[in-house]
Amino acid sequence: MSSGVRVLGIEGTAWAASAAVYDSGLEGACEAASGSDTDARARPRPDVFIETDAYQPESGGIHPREAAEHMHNAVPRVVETALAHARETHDGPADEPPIDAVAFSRGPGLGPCLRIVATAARALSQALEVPLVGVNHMVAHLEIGRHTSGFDSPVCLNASGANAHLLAYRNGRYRVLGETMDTGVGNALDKFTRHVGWSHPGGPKVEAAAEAGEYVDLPYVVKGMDFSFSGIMSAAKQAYDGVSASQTSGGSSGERSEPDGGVPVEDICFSLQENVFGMLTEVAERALSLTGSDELVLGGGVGQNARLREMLAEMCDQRGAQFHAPEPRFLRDNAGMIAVLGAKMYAAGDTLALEDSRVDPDFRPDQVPVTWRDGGEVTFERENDEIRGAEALVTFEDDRVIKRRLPKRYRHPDLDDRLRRERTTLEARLTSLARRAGVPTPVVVDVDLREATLEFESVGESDLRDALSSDRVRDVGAHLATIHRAGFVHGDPTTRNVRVGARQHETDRTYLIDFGLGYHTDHLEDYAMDLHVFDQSLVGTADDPEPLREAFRDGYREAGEERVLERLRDVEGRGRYVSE
Ligand SMILES: C[C@@H](O)[C@H](NC(=O)OP(=O)(O)OC[C@H]1O[C@@H](n2cnc3c(N)ncnc32)[C@H](O)[C@@H]1O)C(=O)O
Ligand SMILES: [Fe+2]
Repeated sequence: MSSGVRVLGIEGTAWAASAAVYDSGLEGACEAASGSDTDARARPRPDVFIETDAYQPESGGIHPREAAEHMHNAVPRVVETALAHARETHDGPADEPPIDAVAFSRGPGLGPCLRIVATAARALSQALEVPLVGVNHMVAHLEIGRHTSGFDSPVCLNASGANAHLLAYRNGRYRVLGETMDTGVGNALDKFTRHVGWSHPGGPKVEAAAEAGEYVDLPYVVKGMDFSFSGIMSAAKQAYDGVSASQTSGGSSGERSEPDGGVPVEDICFSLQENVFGMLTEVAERALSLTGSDELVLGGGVGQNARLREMLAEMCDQRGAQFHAPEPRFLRDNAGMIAVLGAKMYAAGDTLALEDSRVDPDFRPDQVPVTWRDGGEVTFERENDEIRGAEALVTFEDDRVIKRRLPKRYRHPDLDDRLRRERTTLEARLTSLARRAGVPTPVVVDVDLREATLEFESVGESDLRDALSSDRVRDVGAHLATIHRAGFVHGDPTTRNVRVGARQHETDRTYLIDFGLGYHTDHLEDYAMDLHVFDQSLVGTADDPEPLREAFRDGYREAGEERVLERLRDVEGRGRYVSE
């Protein structure tokens, strides 16, 4: 009956001791079973059998030693169950192994847990004399969504316990377009629930409590396509504790707290969901806009949250993109995703020799050479920015440019109002500050905060992207140095966000526009990121970028600090973002 590839997968990076069997020959049966009615779609796909034994800490979060002990006991059991299933459903000759390969999660995860899983996988592969496949757990979280959606070239949002990032495939790798600057999204929620005294895992409890909550203000931090949870999490804890001005040394976070304690926990849970998932949805939209992709898939345990899925679906709907989230058993940690990706890797000949099968607790998704797919790349081109832009609608009237930040249906209305107002204010302010510091920018003619609308004088004759020259690029370097010295960054300096031309001036000028993602900062890293974004945009636009990149650095050096350029070299060494 089955003529496909059969792979047994083993997962055990942190809490889920899990084994699965994937049979690619049953995929047809699976489509027939899924039909078009929702009931049938809710049924699990018959091509993947999963057996999982979850580790449940008695108190606190995941203890690495206890987790390893759990793996030690549970992995052999779940593997045995999966193997029994493989034998029962095997219809080949009796002397043939019931599977074609053994796949295991090699990382990232807790070292002791990973080693137990790897040992079990090696033993099984030797006993059955079938190849071993080493799978990156994070890539598995996103490939399962591509597999179940059938999308060709989606942007992928991983929302798991220990991670949170956006990835897209290009040039043989999954590129990290944006990620958390501190903890993973699930861990952030779990830390809050620990503080409140709830048992692990906290994510589902936040979701349940949020049902009875109302919105209260909490921090919201998105920087380009990166985001951070530490500020919002400490604010949430303080709100819960009812920390008031008198209890902290001069702090003022107690304005909402009530006399008998803090803000009701339901309200905090509700607002945590609104802000944290709003941040993830916003960066996902930005990634769609940057890549020109109109497909989004979700992965990771936090993806089980209905509010997160609702926001992502709403955002995609509003911009005409397609959204897919796999069924919950494929979102939380599970060996099904390891078996499915394992099968693709096996079919591509991507197997491991025993001596190369060491685990890697810090295995990054962008380290994985993608052997199992070709074509279907995203372009990283900003096509139709005006129409499909992530944030604002831009229209032109005579010598005026009107920019309106549109309401986002996926966001809570209070948060939406606040963000549109804050960003409009900041863009107007930074545009003017840059001007005062000596950088050509458009004059801000009008600010309408209620409508989140800015009116600018139109500047330049064309985008720098269509009129690149060394002199102009050198100017941009000097302009960025000037605003950094003034204590802020542009946030999104691409060749599309620079206008060039003489216009009413006698000499050629280079204007910076679109300060919507800018912010005040004195961090070297932020300045270096600004340079990196522009540098990458040169690489993406110019036929011969090297002389331009040189000129850009020269321009920055003349007006700015050498140590920012040094930090830029560090950033480049990390090899993330859109670099080749
Ligand atoms: C490296 C690996 O071990 C790690 N896996 C992991 O963290 O398990 P995962 O199953 O992907 O995600 C678990 C997280 O998902 C959260 N979670 C589960 N159900 C949730 C829900 N309904 N709402 C919000 N969070 C939820 C849990 O609180 C927990 O933090 C990872 O992928 O980062
Ligand atoms: Fe995970």
